[in-house]
Amino acid sequence: MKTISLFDRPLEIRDTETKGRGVFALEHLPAHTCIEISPVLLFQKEQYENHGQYTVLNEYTYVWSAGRQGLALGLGSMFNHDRCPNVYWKKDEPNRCISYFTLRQVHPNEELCISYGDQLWFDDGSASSHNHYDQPEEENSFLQNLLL
Ligand SMILES: C[S@@+](CC[C@H](N)C(=O)[O-])C[C@H]1O[C@@H](n2cnc3c(N)ncnc32)[C@H](O)[C@@H]1O
Repeated sequence: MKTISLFDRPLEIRDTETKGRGVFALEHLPAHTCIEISPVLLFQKEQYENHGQYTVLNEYTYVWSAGRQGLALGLGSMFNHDRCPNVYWKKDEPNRCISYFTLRQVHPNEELCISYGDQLWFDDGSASSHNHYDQPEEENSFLQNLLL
C-alpha cells in the first residue's frame, strides 16, 4: 500500500524514498495547528530494558518519566526526523498522550517531520533531501526555545 488517507483530516501516510513511511500534508496548514493527539502505550523501565529495547520498538518510543518508554499510538509513531522540523510535540504525562503542532505554515504535499535530536541511529535522509523553506527569524527562535 502506497498511501493511507486519514478520512476527514488533510493528512496522509505515504511511502518515502529513503525514510520508510511518513506523514504528509494534503493542504495548507497554518502555523501552530494541532495535527495529532496520540495516546501513549507505556512500558515500565524493567520491561523495556529486558525486552523492548531489543525489538523494533526501540526506533519508535519516547523517553517518559521514571525510566519508562512510551509508544505513541496513531500518527505519533509515523513522523520522520528532520533537522529543520516543521512539527513540534508536547508530552502530556498525566493524560498519557503526546500532541503534535505545526511550527510554521506547511504547504500541500510537504512531509510533516519532528526533530529526534542529535543522536540518530540511521543515516539522515533529511540532510540531503531537505526542503528549502527559509524559516523566518521569529519561528527559528520559537523552535530554539522548544528544543532547549
Ligand atoms: C518513528 S519511525 C518513523 C516512521 C517510519 N519511517 C516507518 O515507516 O515506520 C523512525 C524510523 O524512521 C526512519 N527515519 C526517520 N527519519 C529519518 C530520516 N531523516 N532519514 C532516514 N530515515 C529516517 C528510521 O528508520 C527510523 O528508525
